[in-house]
Amino acid sequence: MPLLEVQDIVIRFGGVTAVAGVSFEVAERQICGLIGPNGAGKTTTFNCISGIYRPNSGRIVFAGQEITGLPRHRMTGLGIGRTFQNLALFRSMTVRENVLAGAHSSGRTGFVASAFALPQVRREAAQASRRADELLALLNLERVADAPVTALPFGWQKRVEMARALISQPKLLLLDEPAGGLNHGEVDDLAGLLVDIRRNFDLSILLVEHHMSLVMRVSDKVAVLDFGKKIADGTPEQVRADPAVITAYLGAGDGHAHAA
Ligand SMILES: Nc1ncnc2c1ncn2[C@@H]1O[C@H](COP(=O)(O)OP(=O)(O)OP(=O)(O)O)[C@@H](O)[C@H]1O
Repeated sequence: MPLLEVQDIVIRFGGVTAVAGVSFEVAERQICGLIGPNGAGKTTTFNCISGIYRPNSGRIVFAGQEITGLPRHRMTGLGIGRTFQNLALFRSMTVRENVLAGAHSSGRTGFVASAFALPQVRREAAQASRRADELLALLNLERVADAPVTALPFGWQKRVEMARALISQPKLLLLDEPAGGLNHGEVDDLAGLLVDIRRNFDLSILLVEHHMSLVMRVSDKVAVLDFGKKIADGTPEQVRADPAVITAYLGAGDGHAHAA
């Protein structure tokens, strides 16, 4: 059974059909790239999976359960974590506090238990703290753990966001342009990190990304969108050689063609 099934979703904004019947699957422990020229519908599809938009039609099934149209605050509890293209960190907090903030939405104890600091709450807090330490180490953020997050370079802030998503132990991690704004060396590090994350956390990753060499390097499979439709779906080698993909990128004339 696939972990994520996107079945024929359609998303319209007024007169614009941003996504016109897209289907694809992400298997357990798979890294799936979602690519396409500008305006192809990648972010809209992504926002639908993470509960920001509700599709006009079609279904989204996660771990066998239909999640179509569920609000985004339910997604973390179900096992879907995400990062944002333009970062959504708490700017007044330290790196560690930002990572721990991701754990709060996944705690099992309720409001009353928290208010009275019951033992279970203390246990959860201790667990979250241990997980934060592990993540800070894995993502090479130990030395800056107590620094204000805004003092970090952009590439590092992206890793903080990834740690915040991982602390809730998602089964599916949605990454929106994680390589955006990174330099060459940082993109190389990111490629290694994504593979490490999949191995260490036993999860699947859906990656929306313009950085073609990164996508082709880390993905087990790639789905390609163009004008709101899926035009190809397969291994990086299959997709790279697909005439429809080559035409879509050459036709787009947006500078990404060289990388396809
Ligand atoms: N909120 C919105 N209101 C109206 N139209 C929108 C909205 N969001 C997206 N669109 C339109 O839907 C289409 C798909 O946009 P989307 O952002 O999903 O593409 P994309 O593949 O992520 O592009 P990019 O790579 O440039 O981020 C575009 O034509 C876009 O202008």
